[in-house]
Amino acid sequence: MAVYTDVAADELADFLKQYDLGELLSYKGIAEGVENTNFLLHTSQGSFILTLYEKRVAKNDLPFFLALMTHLSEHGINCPLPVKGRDGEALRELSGRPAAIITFLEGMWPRKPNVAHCAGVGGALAKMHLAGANFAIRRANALSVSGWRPLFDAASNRADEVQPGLRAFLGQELDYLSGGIWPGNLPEGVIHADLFNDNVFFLGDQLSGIIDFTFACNDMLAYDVAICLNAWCFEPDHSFNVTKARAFLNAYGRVRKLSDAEEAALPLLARGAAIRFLLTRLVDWLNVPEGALVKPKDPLEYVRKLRFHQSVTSVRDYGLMPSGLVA
Ligand SMILES: Nc1ncnc2c1ncn2[C@@H]1O[C@H](COP(=O)(O)OP(=O)(O)OP(=O)(O)O)[C@@H](O)[C@H]1O
Ligand SMILES: N[C@@H](CCO)C(=O)O
Repeated sequence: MAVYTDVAADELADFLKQYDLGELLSYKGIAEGVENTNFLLHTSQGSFILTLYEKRVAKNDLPFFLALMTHLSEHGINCPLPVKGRDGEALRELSGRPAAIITFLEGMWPRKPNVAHCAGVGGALAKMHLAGANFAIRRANALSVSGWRPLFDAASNRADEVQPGLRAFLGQELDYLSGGIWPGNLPEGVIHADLFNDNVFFLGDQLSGIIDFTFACNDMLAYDVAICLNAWCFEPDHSFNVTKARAFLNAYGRVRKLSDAEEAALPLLARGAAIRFLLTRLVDWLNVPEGALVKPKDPLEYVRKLRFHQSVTSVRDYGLMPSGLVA
């Protein structure tokens, strides 16, 4: 998160009158993240997170996110729970933005993920996929293939300012991925779609919970696996760490086995996952709102990841033997 929208103390105190959360003791904006505005609240009843939903979040998607957190929590996934006001509603408005309070989750996200963290996230992702199986509400993935072209169009004329040749590179990749090869028949379900290290909390090496469901949607489960491969299994110098990938994929596979078709599609899905984050980062990099407390993320990190996946010929390159056998 970040802080795009400020909230005055008296405005917040008034807002909290709609809840049974006791007295507001203190609050502060959280500078981490890039999508929404988040505040950490301390009240006489404990700590809570207040989120004001910004730019990429459509208001009519919010009931999906809030109901999903409740559903996953009821099915054994440790994630924040929406806090309802006295009127029974969790979703309301503050400072002209849709807003909700969620419970505070203990733990820290790993600044330098290690192999144990990667295994933890693999297991948690698979458990989340199983837990989401009977979730009744559906939300299409607005940032799948058909959502990439508008992002490209919004950023392409300035892309070469970020790296010479980037516009042509992205254009070619987009033509390739949207030219009819994107898989259409892999198992689908509820995916997190943004399970980066800053959205997974640990106490030591033990995973304590997952947060930030603002991109959750229905899509291919293996696409979520590909997003995590990109987010967790590369080093700060952008080299691929096959030991981490193997730990992540093995831990995932012990809970939910990937089918042969899902395994075979991983290189392609990882390319798609790379261009999706490359494009949103590029748009954000070129459009930082004036006065916002936010540190945009580096789009070029994903150029390097995308180039790696372009060179991959088989799932063996990810440390996975065909048919789920571990390399
Ligand atoms: N339920 C929670 N419990 C504890 N801390 C939280 C919780 N929700 C958010 N945070 C803190 O706020 C930060 C930003 O939250 P979050 O990831 O939801 O924001 P975002 O803008 O959607 O970020 P992102 O860029 O990952 O999409 C987290 O990294 C964490 O430090
Ligand atoms: N996790 C995203 C930002 C939030 O969507 C990224 O690292 O680009």
